[in-house]
Amino acid sequence: MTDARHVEEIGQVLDGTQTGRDGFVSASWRRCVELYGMDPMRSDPAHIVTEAELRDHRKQAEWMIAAARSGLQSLFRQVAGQNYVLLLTDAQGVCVDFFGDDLFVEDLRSAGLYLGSNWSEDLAGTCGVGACIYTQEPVTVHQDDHFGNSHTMLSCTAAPIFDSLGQLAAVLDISLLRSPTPKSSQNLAMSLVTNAARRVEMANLMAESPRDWVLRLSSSPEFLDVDPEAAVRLDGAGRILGYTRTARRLFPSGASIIGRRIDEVLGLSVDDLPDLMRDRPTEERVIEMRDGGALFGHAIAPKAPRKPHVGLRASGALAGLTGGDPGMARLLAQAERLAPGTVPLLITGETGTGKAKLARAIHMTGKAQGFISLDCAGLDMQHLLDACFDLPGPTTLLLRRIEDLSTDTATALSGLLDGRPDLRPLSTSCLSPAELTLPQPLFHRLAGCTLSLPPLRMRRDLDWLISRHLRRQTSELIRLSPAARVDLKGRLWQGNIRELEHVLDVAASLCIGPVIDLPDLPSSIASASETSPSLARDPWDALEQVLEACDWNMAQTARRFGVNRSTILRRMRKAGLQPPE
Ligand SMILES: Nc1ncnc2c1ncn2[C@@H]1O[C@H](COP(=O)(O)OP(=O)(O)OP(=O)(O)O)[C@@H](O)[C@H]1O
Repeated sequence: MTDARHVEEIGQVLDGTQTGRDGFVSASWRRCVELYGMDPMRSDPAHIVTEAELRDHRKQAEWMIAAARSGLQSLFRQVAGQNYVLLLTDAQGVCVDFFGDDLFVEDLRSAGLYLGSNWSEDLAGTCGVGACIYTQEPVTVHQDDHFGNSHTMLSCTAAPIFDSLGQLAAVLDISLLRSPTPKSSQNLAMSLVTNAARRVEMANLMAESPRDWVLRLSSSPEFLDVDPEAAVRLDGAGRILGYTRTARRLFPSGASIIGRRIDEVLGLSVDDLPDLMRDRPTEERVIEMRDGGALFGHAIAPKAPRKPHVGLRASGALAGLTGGDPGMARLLAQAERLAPGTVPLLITGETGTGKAKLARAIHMTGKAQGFISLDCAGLDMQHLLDACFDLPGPTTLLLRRIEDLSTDTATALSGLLDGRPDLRPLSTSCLSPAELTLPQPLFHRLAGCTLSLPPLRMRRDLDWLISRHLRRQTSELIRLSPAARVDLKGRLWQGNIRELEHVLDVAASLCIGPVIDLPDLPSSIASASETSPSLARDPWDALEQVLEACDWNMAQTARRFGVNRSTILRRMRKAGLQPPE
């Protein structure tokens, strides 16, 4: 288009004529004339800030330049040889980082495509960076979309980059000095620049938050771990501390999302995050959205403090395994100290107490890269050897129910562990070490240290486990009636957490409305008189622990044992037990 036609078209747009320009371009032309008093006939030189000003702008944008650098480098490699130039500007439009072909440096500099050039709309007129700052959306300003005559050869495609609090922090622009006439020739540039901006936001969010949870989200399981679409940063209570622009779209528009709880939008809470860590297959890490949709999630645990942890509280994946039971807290703190080493661990506990879950959390906290899980029942020698062939490096070998190992496979396992220091065995068993009848040499190769999980009836965080499971399984907010809660608290839970989960799942399916009541609960499988083998020895051995788990509430303890209060009082006297002062 000739200069005269360009000026004529701007005049038409100012008169309110639709000339087929994109709406944001026409609006920007109007601002240029009416707000900034610009004249499209004037060929102003590029606006370059002074060296001292550039130093200031770069200093302010230091963190963004660092976060964006490798993304810009890889984007520049993708367009190398095609005469594109990449600019990173700050939120004021000043170019603070630049990638271009050395051959054209002089041309680029005189076109303003260089360090220090100021592309804000009120100085440069309608341009990619200026329009992007104004609209806060990705835009292409192609050739005579530009307001000033001096820029009508350029094609500029720009995408905004937001900080983790949702403020515009920078603009990533990809420009061509000379481009083909159709604007659609820049569609690929648009897709490259928006993807690069999304990755810069992601890198920035990750770098900010080593002590917080990060939940990454993707609509496709294949890209979840390699190139997620969105991410949020969460504190220990599940409140949002930061987010990427795409994650903002998950929330209803309007109010700020900083400080809001993640369970307001997604069907999960912070307690569910350990289940979304990388050790689980991607397809299983599904998160339900409150609007009925679903996404795949990848949770990254807060990094443990660098100094060895001496307190009682575990962190990261291990911390998510208890809601404050003191025995579990002690066990998890031990597990956290043992996790980074190579000592083989034996995890014991009744069925369903979470042995496999604890093993996976130890693996996540440790240093091994690979993770293999094998069920020992029916495991033959060849399968064992095949599974451990060709591993990526140090690997955790989870052997579930080690008591079911056949003699032949037990022998092969000893040999395998001797020859393979890269394998760290974590074994689980429902039997105590004294009850295990493994060959001695194998026992000592597996049980460097034993961690014993308490049965559910001895845990003091039953309420937490219940709420956590209900929140995870159901999209609505389902509650328990007081009577149903009392009933659940009085059960013996021979199947432990697995049984609890099944009971809650049945109750949630049967209840009508948001409250689970007594009739919705499936009846208890066990009473004290028909207990599991480990309990059958003498259920009263556990009296003190059950009392503690029930906060010395006689009525609740009586319900757990399926007896009346006076029996509990008699048994307490016999065992010399006194409630704490
Ligand atoms: N600390 C926990 N918090 C919440 N859920 C848990 C916890 N531990 C276990 N679970 C859940 O309880 C169920 C049983 O856990 P897991 O398979 O780890 O038990 P297990 O002791 O290995 O069982 P088994 O010996 O029968 O194989 C799983 O659904 C698991 O997600």
